[in-house]
Amino acid sequence: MEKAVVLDQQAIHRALTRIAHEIIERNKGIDNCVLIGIKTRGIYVAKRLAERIFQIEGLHIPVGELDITLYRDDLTHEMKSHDPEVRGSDIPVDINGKTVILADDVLYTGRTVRAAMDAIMDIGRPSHIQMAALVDRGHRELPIRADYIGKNIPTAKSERIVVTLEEVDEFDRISIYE
Ligand SMILES: O=P(O)(O)OC[C@H]1O[C@H](OP(=O)(O)OP(=O)(O)O)[C@H](O)[C@@H]1O
Ligand SMILES: O=c1cc[nH]c(=O)[nH]1
Repeated sequence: MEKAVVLDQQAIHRALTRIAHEIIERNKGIDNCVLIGIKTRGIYVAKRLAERIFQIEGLHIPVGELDITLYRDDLTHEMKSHDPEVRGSDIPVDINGKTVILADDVLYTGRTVRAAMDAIMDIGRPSHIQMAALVDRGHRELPIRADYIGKNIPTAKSERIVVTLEEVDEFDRISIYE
């Protein structure tokens, strides 16, 4: 059951614009940076951040994709979220020596980000890896944190954050379900 809408379209827009500014500020520009979105909705978070950065700085930041899922489709959702693996990647540039900025919609246990970092390390040796999440709902199971957060939303473990984005779901909204 939907308990509350936590970010509407305008709030999502504002959060992404703020994160774009923070990325530029933290990295003193975006010269050495690559944005990599984590499937599914993280890809659109990354693309939107790249658009905002272009609007702010007039510069193109390369955008790549990681497809993180579980190879064994017979596992339940509960088990799936506990051992994600990388199925595919599309990284358009050499990431050696670069600052890789991972982007996802929700940061929860941190296991997806762990799998993403493993995949990145297999591909090359970035100088830094940073993380941008539209929502941080807490309950980390690994020592992982986001550098850029759209909104911290304290949750119970039994709740679920549902992110809908126009590109996939036809409208922008972030809700909490119980
Ligand atoms: O920090 P974690 O516990 O790993 O959870 C976060 C991940 O969970 C969600 O993906 P989901 O498995 O729902 O797939 P989807 O993005 O394709 O909907 C979300 O998009 C993050 O990628
Ligand atoms: O609440 C959650 C947890 C993981 N991934 C989501 O998209 N929502």
